[in-house]
Amino acid sequence: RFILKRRVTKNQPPGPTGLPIIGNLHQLGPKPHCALSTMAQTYGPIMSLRLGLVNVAVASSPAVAQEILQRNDQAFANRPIPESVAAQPNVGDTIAWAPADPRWRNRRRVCTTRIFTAQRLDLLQHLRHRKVQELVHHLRKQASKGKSVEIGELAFATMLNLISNTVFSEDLVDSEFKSAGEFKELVWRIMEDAGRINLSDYFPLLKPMDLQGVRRHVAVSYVRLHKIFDHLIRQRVAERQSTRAAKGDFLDVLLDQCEQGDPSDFTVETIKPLILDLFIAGSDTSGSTSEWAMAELLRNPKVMQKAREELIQVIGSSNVEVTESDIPKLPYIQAIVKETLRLHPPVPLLLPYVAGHDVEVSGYTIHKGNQVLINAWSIGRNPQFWDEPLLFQPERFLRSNIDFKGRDFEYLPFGGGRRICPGLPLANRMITLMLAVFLHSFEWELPEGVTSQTLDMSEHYGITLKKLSPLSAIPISV
Ligand code: HEM
Repeated sequence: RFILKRRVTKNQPPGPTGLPIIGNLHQLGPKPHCALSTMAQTYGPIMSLRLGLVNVAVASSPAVAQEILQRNDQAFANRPIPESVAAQPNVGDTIAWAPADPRWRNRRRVCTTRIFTAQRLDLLQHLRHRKVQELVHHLRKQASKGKSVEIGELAFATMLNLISNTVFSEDLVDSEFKSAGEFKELVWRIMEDAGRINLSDYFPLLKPMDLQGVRRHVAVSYVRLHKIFDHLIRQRVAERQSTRAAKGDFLDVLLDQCEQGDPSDFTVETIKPLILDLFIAGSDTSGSTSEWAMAELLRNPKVMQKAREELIQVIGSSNVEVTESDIPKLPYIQAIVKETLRLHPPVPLLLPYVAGHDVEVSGYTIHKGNQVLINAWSIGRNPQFWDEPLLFQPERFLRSNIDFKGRDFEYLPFGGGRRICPGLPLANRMITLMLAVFLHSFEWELPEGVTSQTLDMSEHYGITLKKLSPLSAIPISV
C-alpha cells in the first residue's frame, strides 16, 4: 500500500490539499470550469487534484495543452468513461468514448470520409439551405405575430434535423418545431448527467448502488433515443431487402459496411451508438453556440450593426438568399463565430483523457491511469494570452490568423490532437450560415423589460455549457 501511495504521488503537479476520503471533490462546485480556473491562478498551468480515489491533472495554459494534445497525444488518446455515459447500451461502439483502437479509427474514418470532407459537405449544401430556409419561414411567421422566439431551441432543432437528414433522410423535429423542446431536454439530460459530480465515478465500489440515481436518470434519454433510431434502422433494413433501392444517406453507408465490411466493426446493433454520438455531439453544441452568439450581439448592438452592414454590402437586400458560397466573403460574421467560441466554448473542459502510461509533462509526472482535463474555457479568457479577454471583440480575429483547427493552443473550442472534434467543418459551416441568415433576414429586439445591459449571461454547466436562461428575442422581418 505504502509503495502504491508513493508511486502515485511522486513528482505530481502541485495542487490544493484535499480532505480525507473525498479529496478535492467539494472544491469543484456547480461550475467546475470556473473553480478550476481560479485554482490554476494559485497552483499554475498544470495542477493535480484528487477526486475521491481518482487523480486528475488539469491543464490551463496553451503550452501545457500542446504537450498533452500534440507531443503526447498517443499517451492521452483514451478517455475515462463516466458512469452516466456507460449507462448507454454498447458504449464501446461510440466514437467519443471508445478506446482509440483500430475499430474506433475505422468508425471515425467512415464518418470523416463519408460526411465531413469538404467535397461531401459541398454535395449536401442544398440540405443545409433547406433546413435554414425552414427556420427562416418559421421565424417570419413568428415575426408577423410580433412573437418572441427561443433562439437556442430553434438552432438546436435545425441542427438536429440537419443531422437527421444526413443520416436518415428525414426530420426528427416537426416542421412547426413543436417537438424541439422535448428533444432538447433529452439531449441536455445526457450532457448534464455526463458533467455531474457523480460519486460512482470517484469511488468505484459505489457504482452498483448508483447513490445519486444518475444512471437511472440518464437511462430515460438513452432508451428513448435508441427506440427512435431502432425504428428508423429496422424500417430501412426492410426497405433495402424489399426494393433494393438505396437512399445514399449515411445510414445506407453504414448498412453497406454491415453487409460488406468486417462484422466485428459494424453490425445493425453497433451502428446505433455511433449514430447517437453524432446527434448528441452535434446538436446541443451547435445550438448553444448560435444562442450565445445572438446573446452577445444583442448585448453589443454596435457589433450587430457592423455585421448587418457587412451582409447588406456583400449579399444585398434581405430578398436575396444568403448561401454557403457567400461565407468566405463574410469575414466579420466568421469572426463573430470565432469570438463566441472563445468566450463560450460549448465543451469547456473538452472531453476527459486518461494517461495510457506514465508521461512527463512540464517537468511533472502524470501517472498511468490518471485523468487529464484541459480547461479551454479558462485559456480562452486568460489575459496572458488575450487582450481584454472578457470583452466581446470579433475584430481580434480579423487582426490575427488564430484558428480553431487544433494548432493554436490558446484557442481550443474543438479540442486538438487525434481526438479533435470530427464535426468541426460541418459545425462551422452551419453555425455561420444560421447566424448570417438570422442577421440578414431580421432585426432583433429583446422582450419588454430586458435591455442589452440586463440580459442574463449566466452559464449552466453540464459536460457542455449552456445559457442558464434561454435567450428569448423578437424577430422583425426586414
Ligand atoms: C460548435 C460545435 C461543436 C463544438 C464546439 C464541438 C466540440 C468538441 C470537442 C471539444 C470535442 C472533444 C475533442 C477533444 O477531446 O480534444 C468534440 C468531440 C467530438 N465531436 Fe464535436 N463539437 C461541435 C460540433 C460537432 C458536430 C456538429 C458533430 C457531428 C455531427 C460533432 C461530433 C463529435 C464527435 C463524434 C466527437 C468525439 C471525437 C472522438 O473522441 O474521437 N461535434 N467536439
